[in-house]
Amino acid sequence: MTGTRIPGFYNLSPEERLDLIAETANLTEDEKKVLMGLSPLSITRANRMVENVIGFIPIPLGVAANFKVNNKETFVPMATEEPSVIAAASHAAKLAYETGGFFATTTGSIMRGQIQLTNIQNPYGEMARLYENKGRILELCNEQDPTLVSLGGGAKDIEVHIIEEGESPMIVLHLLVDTRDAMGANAVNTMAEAVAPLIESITHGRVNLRIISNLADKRLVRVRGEFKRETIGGAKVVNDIIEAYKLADVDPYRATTHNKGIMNGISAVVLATGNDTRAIEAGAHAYAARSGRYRSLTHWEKNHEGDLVGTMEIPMAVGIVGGGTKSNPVANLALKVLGVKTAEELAGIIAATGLAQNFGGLKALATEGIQKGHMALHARSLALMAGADESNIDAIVERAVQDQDVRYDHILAIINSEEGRG
Ligand SMILES: CC(C)(COP(=O)([O-])OP(=O)([O-])OC[C@H]1O[C@@H](n2cnc3c(N)ncnc32)[C@H](O)[C@@H]1OP(=O)([O-])[O-])[C@@H](O)C(=O)NCCC(=O)NCCSC(=O)C[C@@](C)(O)CC(=O)[O-]
Ligand SMILES: NC(=O)C1=CN([C@@H]2O[C@H](COP(=O)(O)OP(=O)(O)OC[C@H]3O[C@@H](n4cnc5c(N)ncnc54)[C@H](OP(=O)(O)O)[C@@H]3O)[C@@H](O)[C@H]2O)C=CC1
Repeated sequence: MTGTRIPGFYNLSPEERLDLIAETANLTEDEKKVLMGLSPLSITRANRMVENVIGFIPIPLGVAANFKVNNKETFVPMATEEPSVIAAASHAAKLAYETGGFFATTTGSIMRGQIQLTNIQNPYGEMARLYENKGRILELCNEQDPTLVSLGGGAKDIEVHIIEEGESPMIVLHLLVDTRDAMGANAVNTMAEAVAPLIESITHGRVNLRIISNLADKRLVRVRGEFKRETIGGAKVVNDIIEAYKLADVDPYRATTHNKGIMNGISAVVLATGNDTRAIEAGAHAYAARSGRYRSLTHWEKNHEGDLVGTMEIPMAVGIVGGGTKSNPVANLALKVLGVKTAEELAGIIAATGLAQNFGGLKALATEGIQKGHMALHARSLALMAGADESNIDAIVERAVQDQDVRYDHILAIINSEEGRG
């Protein structure tokens, strides 16, 4: 397999890049056509995926280079409309590559299904009854999904939460379900709905909601990446990145932007692999606020050698089966490019991309500022918006960057000038 550390990968043409990825991931000519949009998702298939279909909104699919996660080199497919995101991830991965890349561990694939019980008189007595009947509850849940059980997954345990805030007490029964390589919402919701009548018969309560929780705190991924002081610009850069992180850890205004930067990477891989971006985003932000204050999802520290160490712990409920992962042919191919065999492996790569993205943003902020790198790449979008085409776009962007004026009206002025008209 070709390594992912390819200097100047971004200077190749899209066709050359695709050839290289195809060779690495053993993609067929037909599969390459799917990625190039020559054999896209059919309207008939799209109409079966969601409702009231009238068309598509294409989002560019790029691959980040230079990634190594748990000693395995991998190109990372990223679907995003935002310029500079894929460049920043590749840049950060290049700098982390020297120290061995990223290292990720996961806590398993347990999801929570919530069953809300109201009309509760004696919550502690009802809680005891539920625990007494745990075996029956789990058995009925597992009857709903023999496939999952045959794969070693299924309902494993229950937790009973008493909620005494408000006018009358409530009970929320949590089903703890191992969803293996699936994100698991359908599997968990099916179990929660099927078991509700049994729960009502065990207690004197009335079941109301039956739904998965997206706060996947039993499905965490932890990732680490280290950056050598001398490769990232010296001790001052290390210190300034740590200072920037400290602000994100105490100030929700900054934490929101900081975490948005992390999600630039995470959501792009989640979308590329046909996973549920909303589920991951809701889980991430709730986890960032778990202490009662919204904080940075990452930590940045200095090690004994004065190098920068980044870590992150985040819920990552993604699948490699189910949802849109298999029904969307591009997502299917993104998974093939990643070469992942389990959802946990995918979770590790996604988290590494989020950590890399955060480093990319922080490094730019702590040094030259975000506009230089980001706006130089954003200039291409602005030029397209202002009416540039393939014949003049490169020259127009170069001129705007040279002028250090990457604004729409300036780019429009270049296009309307003699130079822009060629
Ligand atoms: C853009 C760079 C990477 C330039 O950075 P640079 O130092 O000028 O780049 P370079 O030309 O020296 O190249 C270094 C490496 O970057 C990659 N690279 C370089 N250029 C490209 C390109 N065109 N396409 C693809 N990859 C590119 C590539 O990997 C290359 O090395 P190679 O592998 O070739 O040896 C840097 O300025 C950067 O990372 N900036 C940050 C950009 C960013 O974070 N964008 C996200 C959008 S802003 C945002 O939403 C988040 C934020 C920032 O607000 C979050 C927060 O506040 O925390
Ligand atoms: N709050 C939320 O986040 C909600 C999300 N959703 C949506 O639910 C979808 C995800 O649900 P999910 O349950 O993952 O998807 P699916 O129901 O599509 O797939 C899961 C099923 O795949 C089968 N399967 C085959 N191989 C495996 C394997 N190796 N590991 C695990 N399961 C396997 C299992 O059984 P079997 O073959 O019997 O099906 C399993 O139940 C997403 O589209 C999401 O957007 C829906 C509602 C709410």
